Amino acid sequence: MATGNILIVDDNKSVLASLELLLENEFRNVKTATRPDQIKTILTANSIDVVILDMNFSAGINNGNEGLYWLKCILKDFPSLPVVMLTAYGDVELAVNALKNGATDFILKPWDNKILVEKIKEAYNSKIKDKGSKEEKKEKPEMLVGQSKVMMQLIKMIHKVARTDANILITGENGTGKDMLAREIHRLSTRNQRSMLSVDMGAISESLFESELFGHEKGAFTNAYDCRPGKFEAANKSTLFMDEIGNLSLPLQAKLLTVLQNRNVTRIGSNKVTPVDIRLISATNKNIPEMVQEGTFREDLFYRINTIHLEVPPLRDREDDILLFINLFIRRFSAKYQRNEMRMHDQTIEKLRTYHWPGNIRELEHTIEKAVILCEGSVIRPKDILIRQNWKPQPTAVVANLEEVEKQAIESSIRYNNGNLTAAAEQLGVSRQTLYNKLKRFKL
Ligand SMILES: Nc1ncnc2c1ncn2[C@@H]1O[C@H](COP(=O)(O)OP(=O)(O)OP(=O)(O)O)[C@@H](O)[C@H]1O
Repeated sequence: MATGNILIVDDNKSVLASLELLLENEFRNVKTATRPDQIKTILTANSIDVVILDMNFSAGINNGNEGLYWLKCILKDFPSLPVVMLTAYGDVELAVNALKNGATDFILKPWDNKILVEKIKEAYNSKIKDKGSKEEKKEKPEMLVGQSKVMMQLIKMIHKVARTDANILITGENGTGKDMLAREIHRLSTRNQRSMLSVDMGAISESLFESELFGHEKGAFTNAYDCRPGKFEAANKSTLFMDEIGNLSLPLQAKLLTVLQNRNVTRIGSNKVTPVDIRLISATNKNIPEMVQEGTFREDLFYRINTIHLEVPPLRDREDDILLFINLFIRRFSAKYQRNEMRMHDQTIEKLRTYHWPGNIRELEHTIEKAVILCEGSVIRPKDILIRQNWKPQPTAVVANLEEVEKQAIESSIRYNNGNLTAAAEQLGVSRQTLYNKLKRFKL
């Protein structure tokens, strides 16, 4: 089935008509415009995959400058959009100039139909590939391994398993770097030529689960205007990272298990079975064996995703790494906020080193970002660090009464979940409303 939306911009109406006729058999939708000043409006309102842009618009001006001007305008607002230039006056210099300025390709008028279609298809495919890799690359800084013994062992282990196809389950508290570790495993794997695909199982609603993961055909349900591959198909020959796998309901666990067992998917609305070759990495902050005992996680699914189990340690168990993280984040945020030569006062380092870090590396990262923003001089002092320094996990044996135990459990859970009351309520096994009532009663 044809996919892809093409926009052709040329002031010559007969050129537009013949290109439209040629391309509408090959692509889902072909739009045309005679004036380049319409481009931005069209691109903003439509999901265009490739633009075919004429080099010359004003009669009598054939040096291509106008085309180059509009090419730059398009790429400024839509940097990953392929633009194929079209001109009757193309010479090598003009072609090179357009390519240097970011054009994807170049077609000479009069064109050869077959070559033109091929070039536009190539441009479209380059966008689809590029989209995946850019999405994964954006704002994904490199992983700091550190020097703590526990991390060294973990890294040794991932070097051993990365190049196999074994399914991996990564567990660890929130913010310990599970997502980052999954990326590192993919980077070290034989599948690293393709981008890793991630799916947050906690964020997918029951109704969208199948279409997101297995894909759908056009018209398969209301709003299915388009056929779309799911994450499994998109991750073919690569790695699929399923984050928050512990949040899947039992019916969805059953659907997932079927696909993992059969290694093929069927899009909604289709009978065609498509084999998929994926390496699966899953992550959770939940205790899955405990969930299996309670009957909230399927044992057979657990064994399928858990060929190798990696536990990422909490930051408080990586004391040797804290200083390295502090330096990394100071450098990163000083550069981001253009604060030159910022450094930590010794007492600040001590404050950071002795804190319990319930939100782990993410909390440390945010704490340092805030400190860099708030600090007025170039030395970050303890007062710039906004954490509750004197908090330590309390042994429950020393508390006076049941109410006190309850209060401490609530405080600790809210801290553990970085202030997320829904997550805290879930962890405590009470409703959100009950948690609110208790917060009010204990004046927390
Ligand atoms: N080894 C590391 N080097 C550099 N930054 C790290 C490292 N580990 C974690 N971080 C940073 O800490 C933050 C949290 O990391 P990440 O999202 O991987 O944790 P997570 O365990 O997957 O969290 P969650 O359980 O909440 O999904 C990110 O901003 C990440 O960039």
